[in-house]
Amino acid sequence: MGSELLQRILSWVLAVEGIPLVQVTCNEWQRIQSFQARPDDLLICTYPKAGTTWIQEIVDMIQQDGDLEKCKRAPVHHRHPFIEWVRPPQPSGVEQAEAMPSPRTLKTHLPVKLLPPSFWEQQCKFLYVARNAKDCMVSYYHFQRMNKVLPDPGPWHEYFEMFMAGKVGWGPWHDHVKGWWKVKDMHCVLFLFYEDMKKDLKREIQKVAQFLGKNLDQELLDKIVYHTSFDVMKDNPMANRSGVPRSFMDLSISPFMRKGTVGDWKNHFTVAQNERFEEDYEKKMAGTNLTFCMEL
Ligand SMILES: Nc1ncnc2c1ncn2[C@@H]1O[C@H](COP(=O)(O)O)[C@@H](OP(=O)(O)O)[C@H]1O
Ligand SMILES: O=[N+]([O-])c1ccc(OS(=O)(=O)O)cc1
Repeated sequence: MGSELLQRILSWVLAVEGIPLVQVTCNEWQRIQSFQARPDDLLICTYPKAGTTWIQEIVDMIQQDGDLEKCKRAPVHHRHPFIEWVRPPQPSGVEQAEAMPSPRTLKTHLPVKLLPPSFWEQQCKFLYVARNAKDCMVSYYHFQRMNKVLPDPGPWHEYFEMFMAGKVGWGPWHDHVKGWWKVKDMHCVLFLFYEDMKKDLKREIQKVAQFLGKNLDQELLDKIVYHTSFDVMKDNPMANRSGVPRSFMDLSISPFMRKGTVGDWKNHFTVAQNERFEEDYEKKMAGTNLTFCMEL
């Protein structure tokens, strides 16, 4: 292994149970673990790049009864505290959540095994969005290219190896989706797929509304479908990260709202990489009935 690659892996710090997390998050780990959830919290849970921003905008539109002005009160990544996020001197995700009146909607990328226990104890609602591994990998690669606080992903072929080995932030994709899939019937979890949202956004929004106990009429439903389509969100400064300093995200390298499609992996994976990926995937996903759509 080249020393540069080793350096990139080491810039993630190994946190609890081998899950790489950024160093500042590790430094605050005790505080994050002892986070006090409230029974009426809704927690949006995703593996990075699975469509977090998309589901956040949908949830907010439903909660604000489609009032666009209310949804513009802050950039989407500031509306819902990101519980394991630490970026001094800004208040941490935990601090933001603590200061928030109930009912709260929060966000996390944590795998099941690292979730602060109070979320289970308080029997909160969890909204999980899963996206196929190959598109997550591609999206994550471009995100790390433009995100200046995360390690440089290096060339694609090296990133491909790191992702397969789970040496990326928040750890292996496989364990993440399998973990949340396993708990979904024991807790109050709505488990959605990015690919289903691409196929039939209206139907998936209805599922979310029902989960949140809201009844949407056709007009409101159509409004939310329109407002949360990729093209509209790409032009929405409250969703597209255009207000984020360039020193944090350099959108000229790769936009946050990049492609928003299913199957972009085909433009990145070589035939040999795809074969290796499939072989490894089959082993890691054996024994689960969780299946993903890799193209539409
Ligand atoms: N309304 C929307 N429709 C489809 N994809 C969306 C979307 N909003 C965001 N995305 C995509 O979701 C990914 C970001 O995920 P997250 O919010 O979890 O970081 C990006 O994927 P791509 O990089 O494949 O385009 C982004 O384009
Ligand atoms: O994957 N990350 O490292 C990551 C994901 C989301 C994130 O939050 S965002 O709102 O800045 O996209 C920051 C870092």
